Amino acid sequence: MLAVVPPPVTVRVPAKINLHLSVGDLRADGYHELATVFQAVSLTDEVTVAVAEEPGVEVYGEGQDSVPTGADNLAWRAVQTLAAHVGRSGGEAAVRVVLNKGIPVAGGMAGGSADAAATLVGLASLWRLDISRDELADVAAELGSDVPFALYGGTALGTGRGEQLVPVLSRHTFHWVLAFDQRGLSTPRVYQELDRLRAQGDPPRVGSHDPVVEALSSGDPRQLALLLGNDLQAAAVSLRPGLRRTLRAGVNAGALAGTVSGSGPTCAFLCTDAESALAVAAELAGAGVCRTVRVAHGPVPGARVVGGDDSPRPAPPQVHA
Ligand SMILES: C[C@@](CO)(OP(=O)(O)O)[C@H](O)COP(=O)(O)OP(=O)(O)OC[C@H]1O[C@@H](n2ccc(N)nc2=O)[C@H](O)[C@@H]1O
Ligand SMILES: Nc1ncnc2c1ncn2[C@@H]1O[C@H](COP(=O)(O)OP(=O)(O)O)[C@@H](O)[C@H]1O
Repeated sequence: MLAVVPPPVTVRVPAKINLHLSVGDLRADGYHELATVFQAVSLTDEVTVAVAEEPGVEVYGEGQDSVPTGADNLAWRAVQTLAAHVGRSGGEAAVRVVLNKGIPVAGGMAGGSADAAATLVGLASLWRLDISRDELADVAAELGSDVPFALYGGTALGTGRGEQLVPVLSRHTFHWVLAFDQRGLSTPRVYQELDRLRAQGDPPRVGSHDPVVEALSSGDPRQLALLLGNDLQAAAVSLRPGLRRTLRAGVNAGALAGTVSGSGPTCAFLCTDAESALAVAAELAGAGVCRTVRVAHGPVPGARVVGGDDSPRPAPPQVHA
């Protein structure tokens, strides 16, 4: 009897911006204790998974030449980790993963993590797994600190190393302009630079995330703009001093405020509305301070099958009071 080969599954997955990122102490396991407010935005990658005789990864789009296609690709690691988790091996786990990237590589927007999350969602559908999103989130956390958030999307508070999530109420849409830099920055390198700066002196730290959570529920971009903050920004700017000019140029172009996203070097500028974001993007594109600009809005949902069930995502597990 001929086996029926399931059709390929395509998953769309968002980038994230860290609206607020407070970095605590370096832990014994090499990670820093974090409290961060993530927002998923409408800048996406598309990931297609298909049963294939020649397993592997193909990469197209943004930064395609700087993404590994072998065992180091996070999407490939997601295939291996999920296959082991559900006990599939050999031909049963043979898939091809095609990445169409819109998220800048090593840009502080968690593109690799997004691809890993999308691969988990795609395989759950391709392999018809009876697996909840919370169980997928446990597998996701093994792959990287930012991977669980890409599954859920929306706006969430991340603690621990960033993988423990609680949803944050944010009913309003915020409008962003994103400035991509010429080259990426390595996340571990930026954390190391922060440790170095802290050993030398005491760079200012962002305060509590509580006011950010309040501003998100009020929906007022002017209130939120005053509160954007990132402890990694000083380290990213120390490694890439040109970012200072980019951050200034966005505000000069009419943004309410700008911040380095995560470990950078992408700068995210909050704007009053969609029209203002387009105007800021046009002016920033001509300022000669970045490789390219995009407009985006958030929050948007996490990884979901294209053309699939549109039902709302379950909320992340409640791990904090
Ligand atoms: C900085 C952030 C902010 O959201 O995002 P990006 O800028 O990378 O997108 C994250 O903390 C990045 O998360 P992610 O990129 O998943 O990192 P991981 O693969 O888990 O870790 C890569 C390395 O970053 C450092 N790391 C990561 C997370 C953390 N809480 N403390 C750390 O010190 C460690 O050196 C670790 O070995
Ligand atoms: N699917 C992937 N997409 C992008 N980068 C990947 C992927 N898999 C592995 N990588 C590696 O991970 C590094 C970090 O990538 P990325 O997740 O885009 O950035 P960031 O951690 O700054 O958000 C890249 O420099 C690349 O070498």
